[in-house]
Amino acid sequence: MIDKRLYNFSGNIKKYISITTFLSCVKLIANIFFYFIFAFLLVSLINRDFSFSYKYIIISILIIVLIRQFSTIKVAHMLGSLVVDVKRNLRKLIFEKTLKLGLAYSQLFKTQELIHLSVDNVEQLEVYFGGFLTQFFYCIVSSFILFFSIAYFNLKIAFILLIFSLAIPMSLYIILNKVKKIQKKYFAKYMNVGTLFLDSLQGLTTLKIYGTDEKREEEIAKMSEEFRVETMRVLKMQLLSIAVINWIIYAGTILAIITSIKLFIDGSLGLFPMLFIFMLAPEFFIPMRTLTSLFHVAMTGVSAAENIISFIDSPERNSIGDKEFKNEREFKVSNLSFAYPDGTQSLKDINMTFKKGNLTAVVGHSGCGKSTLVSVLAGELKSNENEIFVDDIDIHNIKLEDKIKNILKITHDSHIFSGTVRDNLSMANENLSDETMVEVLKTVKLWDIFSKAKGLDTILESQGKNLSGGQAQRVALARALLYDASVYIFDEATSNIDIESEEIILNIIHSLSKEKTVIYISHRLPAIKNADCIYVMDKGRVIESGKHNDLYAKKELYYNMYKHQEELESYLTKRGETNEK
Ligand SMILES: Nc1ncnc2c1ncn2[C@@H]1O[C@H](COP(=O)(O)OP(=O)(O)OP(=O)(O)O)[C@@H](O)[C@H]1O
Repeated sequence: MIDKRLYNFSGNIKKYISITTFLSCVKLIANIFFYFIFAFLLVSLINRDFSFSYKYIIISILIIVLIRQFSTIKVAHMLGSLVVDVKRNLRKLIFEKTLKLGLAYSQLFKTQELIHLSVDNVEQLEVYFGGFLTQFFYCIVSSFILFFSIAYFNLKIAFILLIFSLAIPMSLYIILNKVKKIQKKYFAKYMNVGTLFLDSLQGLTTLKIYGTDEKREEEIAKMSEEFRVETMRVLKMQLLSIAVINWIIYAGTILAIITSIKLFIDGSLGLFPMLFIFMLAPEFFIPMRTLTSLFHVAMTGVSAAENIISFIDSPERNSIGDKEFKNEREFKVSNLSFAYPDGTQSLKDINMTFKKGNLTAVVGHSGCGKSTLVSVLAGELKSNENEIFVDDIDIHNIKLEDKIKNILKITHDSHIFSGTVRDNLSMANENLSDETMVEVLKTVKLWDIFSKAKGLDTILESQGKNLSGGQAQRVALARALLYDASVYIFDEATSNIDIESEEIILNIIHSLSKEKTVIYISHRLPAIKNADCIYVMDKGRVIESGKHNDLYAKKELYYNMYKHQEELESYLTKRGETNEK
């Protein structure tokens, strides 16, 4: 019931638990005194003996009320602080872990999973820490306090109450495994329905276009139904255990009261102790009952915490080296192989050298492994030791922040954030002057457009929705140029854009390659004709390499691909001309 890992989520948890347990016990002792006074007053009333001091009774009751009030407020305050502390620590741990996973995080976990972990799952721990945990310790201590308070008058009744109250956690323990299994299923269904719903929402337009929205609706309805069934199962289990526990409580209280009456009739128990036991017997079960009512919600929290713990424990793929990323000569891969977790061997014994001051292109048919290669080079997918080198230093020995700073991947859908042009560019370097930004915007031929709007204060919508594809791509390029990385990897960076933008981008890439290491992945071979070196990939291997003229003259795969594309492009041009006529 108490997971040790959970216990470590707050640095001050021991302090919080000790103080709240202590204060709750103070409140309980105040209650016991109150019952004591009340029983005393009842006995006096029955005996018509009014010789006691009203003044002391009123003062005692006032003190008891004040103590109760103070303890209640203080406990609520402490638990509130504990919950805030735990949530903050957990979210910090998740955030730090995401950073440690580096660029690989997106390959390992879906964004929805991370949002779910850091928002819902963390929230679900509130009851565990804000109620269950402290109640658990309070239950143990309070049972002893109440046991001794009653044992002082009658040991037998005290034992009856203790045994019945201990039967409650024991019955909870017996159903614990079943509860855990049910909770696990419940969470799995919750995740499934959540993920499917979000995915459908994001792709709603596509679903509508293809007329598959109704089918998707049915799938969501089916999953929601499965989730409902699991939720009902959880609730059924909760109700069942609450019913069982209530029976234990009734049985214990009734047995204790009957025994007290019997002992009173026998003359072995006085009127005062009997009344006092009557009042205290239900109190015996209150902490356990509260614990039970928190049990199921708390166990939901424990299942949520298991997800968080397994995320925090997930293996980190970035080694933490201490060497600098210099790249004065070359960035290279040596006998690089890569297989996806499902066993697909996407890269086999790749050897490539990307020289500084050179433009190196990688081409090949769809599915030959180009994107996988890019992801491995950018650190998003795991590489083994002695496979990637920067000036002969194994990349695993280089500092993580240096790797991130120096290898920049630019894709055809690089993200444009909602905000001004300045916001988007200053992401690359926060110390940039306006002049530098304008200069780069001129290089990518965007300044003419933005200067007619609000210049650097022109508002861009998320994903560059108020720009053309080519313009959005040029904003991404401007940001990349300002970032000043050492290795630039352009992965199909000119896909789906107009010829004008493609030409501008290609020219910039060529000038960039004079001083940086530039790797250019493209399916359009004419675009890489002037590259210093071209690697041709097929089925995960490098099968040809060299300059355009040499590869063309060899008349192998590169030649065939080039010819094929030339024919296709001239056909499309001719068709366009015919259509215009
Ligand atoms: N996440 C993945 N899990 C399993 N196999 C994958 C995964 N991603 C890609 N593959 C497989 O790896 C191989 C190489 O894929 P990759 O995306 O690298 O090719 P590509 O050359 O970039 O293709 P394209 O030009 O169409 O983008 C393919 O057989 C593909 O099916």
